[in-house]
Amino acid sequence: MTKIRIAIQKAGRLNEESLQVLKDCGISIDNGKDQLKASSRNFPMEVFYLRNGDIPQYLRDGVVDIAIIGENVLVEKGTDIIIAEKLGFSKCKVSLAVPKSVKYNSVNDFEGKRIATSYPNTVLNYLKEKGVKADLHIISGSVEIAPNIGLADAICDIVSSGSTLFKNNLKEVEVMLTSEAVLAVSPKITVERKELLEKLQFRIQSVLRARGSKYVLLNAPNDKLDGILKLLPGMRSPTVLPLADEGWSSVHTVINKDKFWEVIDELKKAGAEGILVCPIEKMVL
Ligand SMILES: Nc1ncnc2c1ncn2[C@@H]1O[C@H](COP(=O)(O)OP(=O)(O)OP(=O)(O)O)[C@@H](O)[C@H]1O
Ligand SMILES: O=P(O)(O)OC[C@H]1O[C@H](OP(=O)(O)OP(=O)(O)O)[C@H](O)[C@@H]1O
Ligand SMILES: [Mg+2]
Repeated sequence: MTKIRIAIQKAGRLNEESLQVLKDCGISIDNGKDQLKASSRNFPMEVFYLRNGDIPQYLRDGVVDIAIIGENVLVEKGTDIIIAEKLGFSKCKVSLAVPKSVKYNSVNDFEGKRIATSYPNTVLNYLKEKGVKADLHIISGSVEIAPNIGLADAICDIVSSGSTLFKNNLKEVEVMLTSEAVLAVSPKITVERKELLEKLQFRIQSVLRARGSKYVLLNAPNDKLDGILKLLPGMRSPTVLPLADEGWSSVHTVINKDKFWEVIDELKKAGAEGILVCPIEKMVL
């Protein structure tokens, strides 16, 4: 039987949430301790646990068909690789930063400067576009310490909350790109495996859609129903059912997670009562 081969980060920031996405897609993986390869019991899939930074090469060579990887790593090492889905976790930026004490004017300030980074291609392409030449000092981790120990004038690294920059007396001055975890596809994927990819993508989309939405139930006095319904979106339109108590209705709908608190406040003002909010497990359109 043909199986789709997926690369997942072995250990690190992407590992847990990548496995959670597969789990939410109903895919069970038989994981032995320290296993580098595992199979699914209920989906034709083999999982390879690899270093994030090595994954673009494996995709390019067709050793794996798909992967969950940081978009920033593809920008750095895998420009020929296709992104099938953005997965909405591990959101971060790749930025240039300088010591807080430095007066920063523009990207031209990097001319002739030494920049420490683990993302040389990203920095070089960014600076080339701006017509700036700098010297790179390539290191594989703890990049933010470089200016403090005299190794570099500036750094380029991942920024999320900004606390690592802050702790090292640095300030972000240029955001080169924004990134999140993505489902990436090998340019060598076969037609048969592409069919499996489509099945997986269908499941992932249902899972992501559900993660972004809440199911809301509320009670409304009938004389206020019109005003309440105007506030509500829904997959098609809200469901309205009569309550046993005459003059009242129960309203069911789906609300975008990000708009949720705003809408709830308005619903209360419009006369809604007994509002229940429930998570949605899957959402198929
Ligand atoms: N602080 C952060 N906040 C959010 N996402 C991050 C953060 N740091 C890294 N990421 C994202 O998670 C990915 C994996 O980061 P992690 O530090 O676990 O591994 P790595 O050192 O880049 O890779 P490798 O698996 O090769 O050791 C990064 O490529 C990036 O996309
Ligand atoms: O803006 P922040 O929220 O502080 O996050 C940014 C930091 O997170 C990552 O390091 P990580 O913790 O993954 O360590 P690593 O260098 O060992 O990969 C990244 O390399 C930055 O140093
Ligand atoms: Mg890291």
